[in-house]
Parts: sequence; structure tokens; C-alpha cells
Amino acid sequence: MSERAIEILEATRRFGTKVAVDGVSLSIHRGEVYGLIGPNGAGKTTTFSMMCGYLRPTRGTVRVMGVDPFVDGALKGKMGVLPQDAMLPGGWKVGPLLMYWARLSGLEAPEKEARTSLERVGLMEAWGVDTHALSHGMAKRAALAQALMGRPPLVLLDEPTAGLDPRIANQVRQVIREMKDQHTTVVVSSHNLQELEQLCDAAAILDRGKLAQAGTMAELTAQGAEFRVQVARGTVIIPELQALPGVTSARMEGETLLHIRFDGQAHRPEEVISRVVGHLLQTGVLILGVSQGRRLEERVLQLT
Ligand SMILES: Nc1ncnc2c1ncn2[C@@H]1O[C@H](COP(=O)(O)OP(=O)(O)OP(=O)(O)O)[C@@H](O)[C@H]1O
Repeated sequence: MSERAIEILEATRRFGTKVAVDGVSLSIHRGEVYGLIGPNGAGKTTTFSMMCGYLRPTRGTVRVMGVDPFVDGALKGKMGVLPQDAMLPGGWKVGPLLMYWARLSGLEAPEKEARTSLERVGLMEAWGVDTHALSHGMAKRAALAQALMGRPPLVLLDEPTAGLDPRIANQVRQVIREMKDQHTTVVVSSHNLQELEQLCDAAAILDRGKLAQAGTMAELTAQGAEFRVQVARGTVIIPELQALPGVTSARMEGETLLHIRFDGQAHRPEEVISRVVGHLLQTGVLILGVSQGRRLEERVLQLT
């Protein structure tokens, strides 16, 4: 069995003359929570649709759970999908609709699956409610419940928390964490970078159809190679810090934030942080805090 849940190789997708995704390669390990990041129009939903087997790449290959996603039925029982702006059909009550979908998916106990999934997303009260009478947040959770039925080993969620109130969004994040604990592979596309930073093991940053960067969250946030020191009082002597072993650059960001980069291959972060903090204290500088790496948001804002 392939260790990769998803493998995309040199995938390009055109819509007429528009190149929505341009030569993107990425691979997602089984059991990982993986983020798809990028500004509007970056190609996230197109990439997502290729992973689901909804859209064929114009060029390149996509393999999902070791199979070709474009072969009919190849992914049956292996994948759950929450599409962007999922619309529920009218004329149904939520519970019976989920049971109908469970039956279509060939699940053995449709009612039990439907009830369990609705419970997981905290929406049992909607069992007998008309789909048209649901609020946006409720409809989204009902669609999420559909994606979770049968506990597929791979779940793809396109903007699962967009438009949800903070409490419900938190509940959805909790569902994603539970899936991770059960070794489900989860792919999440979101504009909420703080959320992705908390949830994901790894991510791909797309920009204008191309892959800008892919890697573990630690790599994307450079956690191994830089940190910041919040200075409360005192004079920071930059040349002395630059001369410390392992430090490759030291500079002030504004009046009170000292930014240090170091050689993360040869030196462990705790060594360099202790050395820099020790030096600052010896020279009479008082410190408020130390934070490692950069925010994912900073990395994405660096896209030109
Ligand atoms: N069916 C289509 N026909 C024509 N162009 C399309 C189609 N689908 C997507 N595009 C274009 O491809 C590009 C990538 O779109 P996509 O929806 O994948 O981006 P996205 O990163 O998901 O954006 P957003 O964050 O706004 O949802 C955009 O320029 C979009 O206009």
C-alpha cells in the first residue's frame, strides 16, 4: 500500500486559455492534516477538484489512495468530500437526506451512519429540519456530516469554517483534530491561516496557479531557523549578537523586536536562543518574551 494518500505530479489544468493550475506537484502522506493555502484565484479549488476526481488535469497525473481517481467507483468508501459552497438539495429533511446518501454510498447501516455523523458535527437537532430551513452554518455542518459518513480514510474539506461563527468554527476544528487522532488523512483549504497553522502537519502554498512552497508546518514557518525576542528595556548591541556562534543575522524590527536568524542545520534552536538571551541579559537588556519562527501569515504575505 502506498504511503501517500495523494500524489500529484506536474498537474496543469486549463479552462480555455486560462491556466488555473500550472505544473503543480505535491504529495500528501497518509494520516496527515494537509493545508491548501493561497490568495483568491490561486488554484486551490481547482487542485482540490482534481484530488476528488471531479476535474481531470489537462496534463500531469493525480493518484489518490493508491488509485486513479478518474476511474468510476475507484474511490468509493475511501474518500469524503466537503465541496466549497456545498448546496443541499431542497425538499428533504436533513436526517433522511443523509440516510439516502449513506445508502447511495453503499454503507451498511444508513440510519446509524447518518445519526453518528450528525452527532459528530453537533447537529442532531437538525434531523427533522427541512434543508431549506437551515442557517448557513447548519447547512455547512450538515454537508460536513455527509463527508464524514462511513469514516472514510481520506477527507477533503474546502473552506470548512468559512462563514461559521467562532464557536461553531471551533467545533469543526475539533472534528478535524479527532479525525487526525484516528489517523484519517485530511486535506483542508482555508483562508484562515491561524487555523491552518494550528491544525496542519504540512501544507502547500499556491500562488497564481503555481506551487510557491510546500513542506511541513515547521518548514513553512521556519521554526528551525529564526526567532524573535521582545525587548522591554536596554540597548541591543547588534554586532556582538551577530558574532555569536550559529547566528547568521540579527536586526531590530522597530524599537522593541529583535529578529535573529541562525544556521538551523548545525545548531539546535534552544542552544542559539539560550546564547542570545544570555548575552542580552549580561549586557543589561531586559526581555519580555521569545517567539520561534514566523507566522504562516507572514510567509503568505511575502508572495509578490
Ligand atoms: N470553470 C472555470 N472556468 C474558467 N476559469 C476558471 C474555472 N474555475 C476556476 N477558474 C479560474 O481559475 C483560477 C483558479 O481558481 P480556483 O477557484 O481554483 O482558485 P481558489 O484558489 O480556489 O480561489 P478562492 O480562494 O477565491 O476560492 C481563477 O482565476 C479562476 O477564475
